[in-house]
Amino acid sequence: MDRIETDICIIGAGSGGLSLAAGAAQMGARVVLIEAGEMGGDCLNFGCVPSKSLISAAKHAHGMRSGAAFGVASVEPVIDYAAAMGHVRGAIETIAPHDSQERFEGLGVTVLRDRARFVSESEVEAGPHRITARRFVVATGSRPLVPPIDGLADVPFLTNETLFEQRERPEHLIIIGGGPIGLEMAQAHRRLGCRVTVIEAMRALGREDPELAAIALDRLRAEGIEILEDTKVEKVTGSAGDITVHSGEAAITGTHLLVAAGRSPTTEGLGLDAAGVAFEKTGIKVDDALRSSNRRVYAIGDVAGRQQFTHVANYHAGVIARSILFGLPAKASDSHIPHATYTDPELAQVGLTEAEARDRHGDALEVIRFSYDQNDRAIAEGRTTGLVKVMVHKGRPVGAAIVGPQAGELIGTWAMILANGLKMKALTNTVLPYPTLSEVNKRVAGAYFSPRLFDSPWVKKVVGFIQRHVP
Ligand SMILES: Cc1cc2nc3c(=O)[nH]c(=O)nc-3n(C[C@H](O)[C@H](O)[C@H](O)COP(=O)(O)OP(=O)(O)OC[C@H]3O[C@@H](n4cnc5c(N)ncnc54)[C@H](O)[C@@H]3O)c2cc1C
Ligand SMILES: NC(=O)c1ccc[n+]([C@@H]2O[C@H](COP(=O)([O-])OP(=O)(O)OC[C@H]3O[C@@H](n4cnc5c(N)ncnc54)[C@H](O)[C@@H]3O)[C@@H](O)[C@H]2O)c1
Repeated sequence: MDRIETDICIIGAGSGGLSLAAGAAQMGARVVLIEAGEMGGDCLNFGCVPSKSLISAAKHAHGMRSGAAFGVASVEPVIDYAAAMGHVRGAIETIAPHDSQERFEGLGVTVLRDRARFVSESEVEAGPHRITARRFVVATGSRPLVPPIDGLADVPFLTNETLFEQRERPEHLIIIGGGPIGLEMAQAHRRLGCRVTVIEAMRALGREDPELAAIALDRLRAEGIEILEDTKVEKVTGSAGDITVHSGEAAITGTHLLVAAGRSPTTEGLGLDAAGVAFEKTGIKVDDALRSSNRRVYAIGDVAGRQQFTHVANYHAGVIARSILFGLPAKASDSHIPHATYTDPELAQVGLTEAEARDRHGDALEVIRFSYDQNDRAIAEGRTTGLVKVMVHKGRPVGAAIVGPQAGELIGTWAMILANGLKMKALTNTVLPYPTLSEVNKRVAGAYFSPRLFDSPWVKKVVGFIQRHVP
């Protein structure tokens, strides 16, 4: 067995592992990075990149169907599903060099393409290698959670790991799960000409603000997606091309089945017990510094059992880099982390939801809303379905939520305000180009200050005094 001694040994070359490896190697640490599957992990190969690429293909199809309002005849597009998936593959291949073994070796990282497992509290084995390191970082991500549904194992079903290999367009796609994966893929497939039924055990988009989620769900239903809520799939029967899902008395038959029922952290086969690393169903147990029960071992990204997003995995990498490389204290916080769901309209959120903010601040909370239908750019583009909602406590935003076009881009402003503890004033001080959608954010600040300025007897008195007495 070949022995390697290093400063940092990272297991998993996905979003989190790659960020840390690149940063640490370039700052002079010896880094071993171990990957059992594809470099780039879920985000590049089976997650963000393919899903957003397919959404983009579907947007073109939708645009062709909806030109009439602009004087451009609406036409039913001819869809080549395999070619749409070709675009997906092309996007992955364009980004892949950035995450590749060659690039990381060029940065000085030792990349091992093997499955890793701990054999003791301070050693990892990967293929023919035994690695000892000052610090280990588990960045093994998550896998699709396949619920224990009667009969599911006996029928062919898709997950995010196989969906993007499909080349034949599903006639009728049934999706178990109305979370972000389920609904992003539901809309993409509907727009690409499939019949789509989503079956959700509880509330679709259940983690989003219900007022905003309802606006998105209305649009999805209006596009012809059937979304059944409070409907738990209990049994699946059939065979390829003819699959029936059962819930109580109800039965729905389709040609393909996509399971998008949540994620399961990848802790299996890692030898965590041998390493003395405690874990549970939701992931490796870590403290705020992302350190596990074994002080040599950190966990970041999806496997750390917190929010499961690429930008969170990257953020985690930055937090532990500070402590591993410089010995400085660093804690991961969730309170300023945004997320977005790329349906049309998009949904985005940062900080407290309205319900959480009301719990925390009671009557001292102000909730300010601004609708896209009062934004000139949204009107010019005929994209007026949307709402910004900001929770403000004593002049300081504590949460923001947006549904509407570009919500994922627009939430960035509020993410910056929350991350830096800025006040609403920061927005009124800012001049934005006209006409842009980003003015919706500034208009929220306007809506916050307007009553203070326009309904205040004091302001009226001061202005009146100056007009009468100052030459
Ligand atoms: C369909 C879909 C769409 C998504 N869209 C978005 C989005 O739009 N925006 C967003 O922010 N997030 C999105 N996500 C979530 C995002 O993909 C994950 O949060 C992110 O990839 C997590 O990064 P990670 O580094 O924790 O793990 P991963 O990127 O999953 O990487 C983990 C790596 O570890 C490797 N590995 C596992 N076990 C071992 C082992 N024992 N030895 C060696 N290697 C191992 C795996 O092969 C994998 O490559 C999406 C996810 C899915 C499924
Ligand atoms: N835009 C993005 O950033 C993005 C996109 C996709 C995924 N992701 C990440 O991936 C994670 C996983 O996404 P997801 O959509 O798979 O998970 P999710 O946990 O958000 O949603 C899964 C849904 O499936 C439902 N469900 C479970 N079992 C069921 C059953 N038997 N019958 C009917 N419904 C059932 C659950 O009630 C839940 O609402 C997200 O939470 C997010 O962190 C992010």
